Amino acid sequence: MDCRLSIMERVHWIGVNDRETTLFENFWPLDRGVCYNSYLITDEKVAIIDTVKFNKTEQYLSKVKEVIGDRKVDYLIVNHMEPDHSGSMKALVAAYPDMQIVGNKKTFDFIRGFYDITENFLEVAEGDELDLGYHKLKFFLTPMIHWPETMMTYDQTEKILFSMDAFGGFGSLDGGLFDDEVNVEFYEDEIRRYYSNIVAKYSPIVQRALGRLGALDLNVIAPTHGPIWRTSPKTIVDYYDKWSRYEAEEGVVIVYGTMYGNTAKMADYVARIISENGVKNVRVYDASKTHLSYILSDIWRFKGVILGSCAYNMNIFPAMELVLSKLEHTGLKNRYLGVFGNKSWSGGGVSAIDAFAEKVKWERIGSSIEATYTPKDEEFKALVKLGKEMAQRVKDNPL
Ligand SMILES: Cc1cc2nc3c(=O)[nH]c(=O)nc-3n(C[C@H](O)[C@H](O)[C@H](O)COP(=O)(O)O)c2cc1C
Repeated sequence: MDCRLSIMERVHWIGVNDRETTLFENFWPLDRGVCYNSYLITDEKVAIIDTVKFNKTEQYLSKVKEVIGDRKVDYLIVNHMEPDHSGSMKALVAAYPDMQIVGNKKTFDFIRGFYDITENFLEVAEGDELDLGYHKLKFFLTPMIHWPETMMTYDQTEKILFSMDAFGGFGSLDGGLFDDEVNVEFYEDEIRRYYSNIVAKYSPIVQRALGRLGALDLNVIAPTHGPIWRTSPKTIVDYYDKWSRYEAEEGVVIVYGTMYGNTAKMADYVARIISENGVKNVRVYDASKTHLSYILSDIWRFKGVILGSCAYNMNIFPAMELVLSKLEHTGLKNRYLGVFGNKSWSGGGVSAIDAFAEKVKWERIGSSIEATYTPKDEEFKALVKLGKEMAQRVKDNPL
């Protein structure tokens, strides 16, 4: 969208869509694009909140100009310094050299370090206010959601929370900008994928921040990615609350690593048993094929997880190693875990998943099942037991 869009009379969306970048942070797939939201308030003073990635600077500057004409920008408020939001800062400073840059103590280290900008800093601390005329802004420091300098800006006049990456998601804004203009179900998937891929590790900090922000009267939540929540800000707060408490729905995700299909055969077999036992949400993923991004998102969604691997040079299969290391890193809790795999001599895959289980302390369902060469009756019987027990547990304990 290149059109000018107002959120309210003096508050404008000057964000951009990016459908060219294939991988977010050069790792997470952007099959459905992404948007970088930036906001402009035209009051007695003109303020911009966050900028956009460097690949969109030209389009971005022309949007600013389109809204303010010959006026100057008085303040650039920097909620977050990740380059997808600060990448046009240098160009904005060049266009508006007298503009003051508003951030907290930590923000300025990043600005100096990334962009060699050293002046016109206006430092704010927790609870400080900035008067634009009609709009009275207040700052909340939210370090480690998900960088050290992250903060949020609350417009006390219109009750808008400019929340930077918190409450954001993948997906470009395809015409609709607001929650009431889009199919929220589509964005729920993209927001959960973003949460599980980018924010998840900081879930305890998200919980603390939600506690503090809970006291605010909110008409609008305006994040730096994804839709703007003006009709039901509670929806996005509830998503973040649920995910940061590790709550999950009834369902089972089965992820496996295989070279020659024996482990895959076990995965399909246990999936069928779970399905026969009444669980409708069963997702089976080959870790070599489906990007970790989508696997994480589903594991964040569903209560049951079954992990399988063949042995590979006395270790786990590499694609599964990545799944385990990222899961451990995010600190996800409260899942049921089943383990299976395949070997021909020493093993290595199943024992690596067992070691992972010890660390994450998810509740184990049954014992690990490891076939040799190909799965035989004994392993199929054990998979029936695992499938039945897993189905029962996830049905007994939804959300
Ligand atoms: C490159 C390679 C390395 C392997 N390393 C081991 C190993 O260290 N220990 C073991 O017991 N089996 C090892 N195997 C054998 C496989 O794990 C075994 O054949 C298993 O059944 C393969 O399962 P899959 O059909 O799901 O790929 C290796 C196989 C290959 C091709």
